[in-house]
Amino acid sequence: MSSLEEPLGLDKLPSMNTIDRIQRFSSSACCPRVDNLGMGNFWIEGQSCSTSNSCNEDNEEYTAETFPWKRQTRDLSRHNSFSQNTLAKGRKLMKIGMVDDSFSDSQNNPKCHAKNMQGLAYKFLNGIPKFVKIVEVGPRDGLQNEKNIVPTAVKIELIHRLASTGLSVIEATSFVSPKWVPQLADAKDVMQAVHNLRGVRMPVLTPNLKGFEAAIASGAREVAIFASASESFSKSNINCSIEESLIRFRAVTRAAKQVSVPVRGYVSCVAGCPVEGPIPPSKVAYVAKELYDMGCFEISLGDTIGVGTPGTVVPMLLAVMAVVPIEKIAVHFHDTYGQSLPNILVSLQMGISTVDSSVAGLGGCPYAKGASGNVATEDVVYMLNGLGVKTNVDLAKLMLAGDFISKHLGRPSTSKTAIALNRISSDASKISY
Ligand SMILES: CC(C)(COP(=O)([O-])OP(=O)([O-])OC[C@H]1O[C@@H](n2cnc3c(N)ncnc32)[C@H](O)[C@@H]1OP(=O)([O-])[O-])[C@@H](O)C(=O)NCCC(=O)NCCSC(=O)C[C@@](C)(O)CC(=O)[O-]
Repeated sequence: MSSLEEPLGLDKLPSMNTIDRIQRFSSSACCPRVDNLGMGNFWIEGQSCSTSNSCNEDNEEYTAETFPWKRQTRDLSRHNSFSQNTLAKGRKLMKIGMVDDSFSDSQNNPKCHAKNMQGLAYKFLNGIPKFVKIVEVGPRDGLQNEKNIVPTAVKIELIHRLASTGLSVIEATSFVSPKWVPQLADAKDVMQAVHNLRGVRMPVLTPNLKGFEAAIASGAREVAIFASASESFSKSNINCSIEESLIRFRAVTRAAKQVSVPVRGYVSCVAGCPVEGPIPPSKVAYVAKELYDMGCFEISLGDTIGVGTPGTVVPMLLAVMAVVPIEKIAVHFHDTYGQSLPNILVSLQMGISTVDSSVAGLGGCPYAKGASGNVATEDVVYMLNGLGVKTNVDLAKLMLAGDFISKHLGRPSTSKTAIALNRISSDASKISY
């Protein structure tokens, strides 16, 4: 990664104004209320807690109160995951005035405030896993909604380019009915061309036994089944009720077990449905548990139309985490309302360590009107780099893959990171630091 591609690190404490803002946010977060005004406004009912930020509160209290579900922890005091490069850059930016460093100068009791700051940093970042597995869904979810048929050779080249970035999972295509999704009618050719790529797992979507058998015959070694938490969406997407779909998926998981093929399970419409509106978290949890119980090794929770906010995503995740182990849960956000990154951040804070995303923000579901692209993989990697979370994904190579497919589709990437870094790189010689 070149220095231009690095996000600003967290090696310095933020300014006092920032602390005030965080403390205010923290206080209200500790006094949750039920306020279900719609898909974007749902607060969790729970106990109110102290808003005090006294020096006597220690980090353990913060953790126990705020993240009772947390599995993995990281010791922020060691700064062990922020690269030296990022730290150095942060210091430089401080010097040239891009970061306000007035905090330490303006405090009467610097020791006390430093401890508060550590506590706050711990509170917000401690639950975040050290490593996040990114499941790249661009070649499947990203392309399935494209009106113009993308040539098979371009799909294959895209998968090769994505594989060169270090991504360990790339969803390659779907073995669905070509009448339903004409864009992926070449699933067999794509799979035959890429199934031998080394070091990358390449799951494919299989809605039924017919799809499963075709996938295995083409060389697939991992498949995904996709149920919905919304009855209406299940009908429009796979032409059957939720219960009927679970019967079909049980047949697929049984067949997969016989040939030792791992099966991933999707639940779509986890935050809302284009027809039914808000979906109760209990419904999502029910479908997730069914998929888990039938043998899915991972359950990906899809906000298919991108209506979720952290206010709706947190209660939904809590409901699923009550029935599926957290390490088996993945999140899959579409960015229709620009909520993907905040939703991913709260998911990470809750301990989730698998995130689906799509290069260049490609995507949308043909059977979910108004659904926009998935969260862009470039934006997810940039955020995770900034948080010091490892992904093993090379952002520069990822951007090249994004440029490749965007050029082919004849429109710019929707990744904010790709847009910003491409602009900066093209003007790099004018930047002095
Ligand atoms: C499920 C079906 C097949 C039911 O479709 P159907 O029409 O009810 O199926 P059928 O059993 O009546 O068969 C009709 C025809 O389809 C054929 N057929 C049957 N199965 C297959 C197959 N696997 N592959 C190829 N062909 C198939 C079958 O052989 C027959 O052919 P005909 O005799 O008419 O020539 C159809 O509705 C379908 O393919 N749906 C898939 C739609 C889709 O891919 N949607 C996008 C998925 S994205 C999503 O779900 C959300 C997610 C996962 O991304 C997460 C998120 O974003 O939140």
